[in-house]
Amino acid sequence: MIIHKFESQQALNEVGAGMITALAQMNPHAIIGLATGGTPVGIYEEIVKSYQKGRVSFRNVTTFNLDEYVGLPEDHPESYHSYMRHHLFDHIDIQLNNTNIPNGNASDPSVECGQYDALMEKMGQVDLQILGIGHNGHIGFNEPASELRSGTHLVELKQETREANARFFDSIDQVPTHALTMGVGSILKAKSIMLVVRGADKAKIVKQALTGPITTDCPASLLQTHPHLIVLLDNEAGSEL
Ligand SMILES: O=P(O)(O)OC[C@H]1O[C@](O)(CO)[C@@H](O)[C@@H]1O
Repeated sequence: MIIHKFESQQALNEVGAGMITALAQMNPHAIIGLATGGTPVGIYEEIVKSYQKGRVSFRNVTTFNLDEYVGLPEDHPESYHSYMRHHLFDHIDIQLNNTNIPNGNASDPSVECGQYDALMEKMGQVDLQILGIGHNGHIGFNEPASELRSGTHLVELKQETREANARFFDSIDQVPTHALTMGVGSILKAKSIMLVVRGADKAKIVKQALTGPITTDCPASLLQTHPHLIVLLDNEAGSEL
């Protein structure tokens, strides 16, 4: 694993965005795994800047998002469909039919999850998967549990995850209780993984995930098994390493 620590958010954003734009420059048909939440926003902003300067095109890039809430209309401002359009897709030349996000309103979630996995399988290996981490060690919406699922599946969100994400909603009651998420197996299949973590409040879980025991109680600890893991931390998130 390669760990980079950054003094400033700007430096972290530029390096993170640089890795993604370099991939699209080297391989215009790259497959990129995308994350949501607060963590990648600054990276997406830098990607948009590079695109606007004419340095990179995403015209033939394919994307797969990690997860989506169940039951939020696709155009709800806090759905991950809206998030991706707002922060990235509406500002670059990616073709929307090359972007993939689980459908959290599917009438049969298990059929939807199976189709998502089948499409990932058909398209081939994700070249670079971007990841954040929850305070409890979740990746995607794979919550700590006695066992983890490999493929895309329906999850019940932990109360702590709903509380953490309540900052994006008017109240916690509005945070969905369930989500569809890629499984840990799908995440680990990516050729490379870029884990991004910011803030002192995540220093402890970063240390546990990257140096503690590999356990389903901390899903991010399974990242230690990946041969190409790049970790981008601000100084605060990396303070215990
Ligand atoms: O970046 P945030 O908002 O701290 O969230 C961390 C992680 O939690 C999720 O938002 C899911 O709760 C992930 O998508 C994200 O990687």
